[in-house]
Amino acid sequence: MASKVIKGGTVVTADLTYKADVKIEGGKIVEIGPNLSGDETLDATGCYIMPGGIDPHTHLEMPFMGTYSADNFDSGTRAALAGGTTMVVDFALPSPDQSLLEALQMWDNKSSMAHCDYSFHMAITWWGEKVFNEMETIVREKGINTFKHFMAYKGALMVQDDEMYASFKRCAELGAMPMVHAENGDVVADLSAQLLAEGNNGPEAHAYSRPTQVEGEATNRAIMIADMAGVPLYVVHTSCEEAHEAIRRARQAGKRVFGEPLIQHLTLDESEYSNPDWDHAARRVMSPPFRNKAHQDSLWAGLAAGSLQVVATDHCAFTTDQKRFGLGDFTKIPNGTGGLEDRMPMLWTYGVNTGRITMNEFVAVTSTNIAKIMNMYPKKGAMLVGADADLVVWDPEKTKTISAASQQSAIDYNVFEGKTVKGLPRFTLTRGRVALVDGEIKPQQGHGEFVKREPYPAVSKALSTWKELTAPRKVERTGIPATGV
Ligand SMILES: NC(=O)NCCC(=O)O
Ligand SMILES: [Zn+2]
Ligand SMILES: [Zn+2]
Repeated sequence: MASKVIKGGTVVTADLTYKADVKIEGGKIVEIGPNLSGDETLDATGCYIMPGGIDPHTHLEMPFMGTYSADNFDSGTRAALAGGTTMVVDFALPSPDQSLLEALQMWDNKSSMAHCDYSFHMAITWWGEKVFNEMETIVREKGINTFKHFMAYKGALMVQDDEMYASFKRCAELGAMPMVHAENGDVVADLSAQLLAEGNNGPEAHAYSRPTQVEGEATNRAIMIADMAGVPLYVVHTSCEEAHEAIRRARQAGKRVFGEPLIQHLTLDESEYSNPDWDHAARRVMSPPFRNKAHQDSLWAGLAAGSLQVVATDHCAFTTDQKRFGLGDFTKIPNGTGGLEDRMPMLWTYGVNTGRITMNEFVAVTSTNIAKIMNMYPKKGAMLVGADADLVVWDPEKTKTISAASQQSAIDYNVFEGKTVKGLPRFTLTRGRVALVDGEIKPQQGHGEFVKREPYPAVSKALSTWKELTAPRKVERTGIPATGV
């Protein structure tokens, strides 16, 4: 079997930085140390050798708001590799009343084009006995251990509290973890109707309809419901201090809650919606919307402090033509933005280069923490012998100006257009295969494999043990007063 050695670089992991070569054979890391040799050499002089990025939140070719997100598993995973991301976790989304297994089959079909490895979360978009039963098959046979619940998108994907509680309890039984899109969908629907009635129909009204309180309230509600059900909880796209505060408070109280800021919320702010160009503002419509600088500071602080653990993209890209479905009515603008190609360079530029986070924290929040939280460590997210050789050789001196003209994504713009990044991949390797050399992508459709993720034995056991210990118990009394006369 032919081997490769990445030579002359500095290994950077979530907790260590040291000079070493990395040898790869059969798609795995087989040796890490000084003076290694192999059949092929990749020069990492001046570079950092890191676990490849994992994006835990993408929507590729997703049916949503009357259309499909424009990037599929071909363009989406090419974009990932171009930016140093070597794995994506996408959401299988059953339509109302659709079987979970049927939805999964649809996502299996779409993902056969993937250039890098991938896994799925399953969304709970409705509730019933069939869903309850199929969840077991999804976890025990299909290797999916995370279930997403939308608390917003009323009349479409939104689930009610009783459904969420039932589903969370089912997750507890199965050793799975629920995830939430935390926004109060009832309030959003009401505010949207009010704004439209007042003639506020532009893209900026999307942001007005989703103030930070709707996210803070829903985050706190989901945390409390998860605590009552005895499950850990993963909160997607945490965008504001109110939501971060709820997560921080829960973690300080010993609850197993994880928060996921997006690169968009960390680096772009609400002033984008005041742009006089309708297309500019509409292209940035996503939920939750971009916030102000104070909220951005809170998210950055959370990453450094460990109260937020992960940086994702929620990559859900729509073309300008698709965004124009909402001309005259902001509620019809498909929600979502891209970011797969830019997450790692943007986070390095605005996080590591500014001193907001360290290189090791960069690896933690883009890869290792995600692999651990999603229960696929150390196959993924690890610089260890035996781990998959999903690696990025990162050149901290390499720069480029982000432009839609040169991106892999299929859409006609980029929300980071014009931003100059410093820190880019020299090589990206997916299970040992070199998929990017100095900005040039070497695609191989179908190379990507599905990564099975087992239930969470440790966290589930801890939470169910505690639940059992603290369960309400009937008090057995001896001196019961006689009833009646
Ligand atoms: N975030 C967003 O606006 N679109 C993607 C779907 C979701 O995650 O809510
Ligand atoms: Zn969402
Ligand atoms: Zn999403």
